[in-house]
Amino acid sequence: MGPADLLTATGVCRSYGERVALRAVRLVVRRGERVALMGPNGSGKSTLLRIAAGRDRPDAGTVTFDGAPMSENDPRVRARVAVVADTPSWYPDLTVRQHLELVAVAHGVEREGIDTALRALRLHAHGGSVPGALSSGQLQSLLLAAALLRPRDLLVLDEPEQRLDPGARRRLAGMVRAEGARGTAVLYATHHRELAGAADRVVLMEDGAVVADGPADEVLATVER
Ligand SMILES: Nc1ncnc2c1ncn2[C@@H]1O[C@H](COP(=O)(O)OP(=O)(O)OP(=O)(O)O)[C@@H](O)[C@H]1O
Repeated sequence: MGPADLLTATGVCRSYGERVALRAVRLVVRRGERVALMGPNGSGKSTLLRIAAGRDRPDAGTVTFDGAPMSENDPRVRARVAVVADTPSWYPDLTVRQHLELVAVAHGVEREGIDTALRALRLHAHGGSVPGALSSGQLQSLLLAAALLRPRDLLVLDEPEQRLDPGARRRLAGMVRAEGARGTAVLYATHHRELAGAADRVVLMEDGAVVADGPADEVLATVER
């Protein structure tokens, strides 16, 4: 492991019963690096992201975050790894702003950041709305706003473009680039080429294995439109 490596996964295997989801996967994410995972449905992207975020354990192989074993029980990991998973959840009786206030208090960040996050995700007119009154795209934006409000060295996103309209998807690509510029590494699964184009590297998965890993433009040139 080099000093620039933030997350390393080596020989990672994971099966669900008879079904093999990951076959000896190797993945390295460096500090401030943006890495997009692409590949067909069922190729193992979500499984790898859960393991990379410490939310699931591999059957074999190792995952380290900043030199120590990756575990969501590690307070250092919880403080420095922000995750937007594909199983969203929220409090039905709290407003958009109250959700972000909870996140700000839990992570000890200034509440001034809440308005910035609301504006960045175009939620400023919905601060007083409860989740039940939001569209599915606005709910996804709330989860992204919560992730962008808190401190982070690594941002893990599972198909963050889900339910977003084209304008919101474009802004999301800009946010991914901005994360890299501020030194936050981003590891994200996407089916969207435009969003994958915001990465430094694209890792292509097929049937639980990494079949390509290289500069985004080079790997994307091999991917069917
Ligand atoms: N909880 C689970 N129980 C059983 N099998 C699972 C479970 N989660 C994933 N799998 C299987 O593991 C394999 C990899 O799934 P995974 O969700 O990681 O793929 P993916 O690349 O994220 O797919 P998608 O693009 O559809 O989100 C698939 O064959 C899937 O059916």
